[in-house]
Amino acid sequence: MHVAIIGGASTIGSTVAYTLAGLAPTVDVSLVDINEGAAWAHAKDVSHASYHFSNAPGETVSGDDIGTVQSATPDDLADLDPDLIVFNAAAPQPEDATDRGARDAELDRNLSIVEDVAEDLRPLDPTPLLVVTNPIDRLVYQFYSLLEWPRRCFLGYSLSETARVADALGSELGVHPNDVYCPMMGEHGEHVVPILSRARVGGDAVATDDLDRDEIREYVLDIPFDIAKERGVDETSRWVTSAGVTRVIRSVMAGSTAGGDDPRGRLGEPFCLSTPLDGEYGFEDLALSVPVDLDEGGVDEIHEWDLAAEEADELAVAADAVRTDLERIGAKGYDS
Ligand SMILES: NC(=O)C1=CN([C@@H]2O[C@H](COP(=O)(O)OP(=O)(O)OC[C@H]3O[C@@H](n4cnc5c(N)ncnc54)[C@H](O)[C@@H]3O)[C@@H](O)[C@H]2O)C=CC1
Ligand SMILES: O=C([O-])CC(=O)C(=O)O
Repeated sequence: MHVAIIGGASTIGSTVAYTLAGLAPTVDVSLVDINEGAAWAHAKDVSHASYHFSNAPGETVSGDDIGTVQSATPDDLADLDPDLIVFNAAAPQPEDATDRGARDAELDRNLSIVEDVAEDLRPLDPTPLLVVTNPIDRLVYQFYSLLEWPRRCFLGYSLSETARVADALGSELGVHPNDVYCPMMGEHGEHVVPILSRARVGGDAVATDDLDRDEIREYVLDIPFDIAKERGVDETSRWVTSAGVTRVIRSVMAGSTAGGDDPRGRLGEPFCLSTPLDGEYGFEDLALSVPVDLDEGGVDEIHEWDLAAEEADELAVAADAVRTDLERIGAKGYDS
């Protein structure tokens, strides 16, 4: 598989490349960035890191099976012919962008980059595109509108919330967070919707009556910004994000390989990504995080779960928030 990371010299993009070199060493990676020097430097450094990954005790992938790590410019995209694209390019963040409004504030700054990159991508055949740049739900829909590829190509990365809610629930329930499953639907932002009705520990349903839904959501919403306040805006949640993006890429690979690993991973449950909706959950002309299965074309299936009443209500509020912004920017289908 060949993954092109647009914004590959970024904090997140370069960390995704490093994580892939360790956990998915057969993947070829192209770091595509307007900052050619930084993309080249990250590609060299990560390819040297790959030497140690592949020669550590227990490793079996060697020689020609090891993926390449190279740098490229946006003009090279058509020739690269990637199997999957990660979009991580962004305008620089102001130094004080460490509060919960920071994702929304990126919309106007990043729209023109999306337009430029959509032009760069236009010559390509439809390819799965995983949008990491904020605010993901609006930008996923904007890419979908501009490129007019099948909607199954469009994915928005919101999986860090699943690790954060597992942290909160694990503490609450006295279990290891890595054994907790709690899907997170809705917006990647203020209107995230914890689906506590489907929470599981080790495969067993969780009794949720005693859980404080608002407190859990507040933790999930605050923690990335508590981290950014300590580390600075240049160091967003790079570790969880790169691990989650790598998990999505590995799920696409597994879902594309007959008889291969379970694309849902150890817990065997679907996870949620943002994707354009066309009637699912009663919404259309917008993107929200919903439970998906993945294959080489992107979304293989969107699961339509029966939600608890408060979860369905919160999802409608999330849809309203995204719709309001799409109207404001005059996205396709919202032209006045
Ligand atoms: N969805 C999620 O869970 C997360 C999303 N993010 C978002 O990811 C985005 C990137 O964050 P960082 O990695 O900190 O960014 P960064 O500021 O480190 O890097 C942005 C990169 O984009 C490049 N770039 C700008 N315009 C470009 C273009 N037209 N073509 C190619 N490259 C271009 C720049 O040269 C730079 O290397 C932000 O929007 C951030 O909010 C960050 C963490 C988690
Ligand atoms: O807002 C940010 O900088 C990072 C982000 O989306 C996350 O970590 O969930």
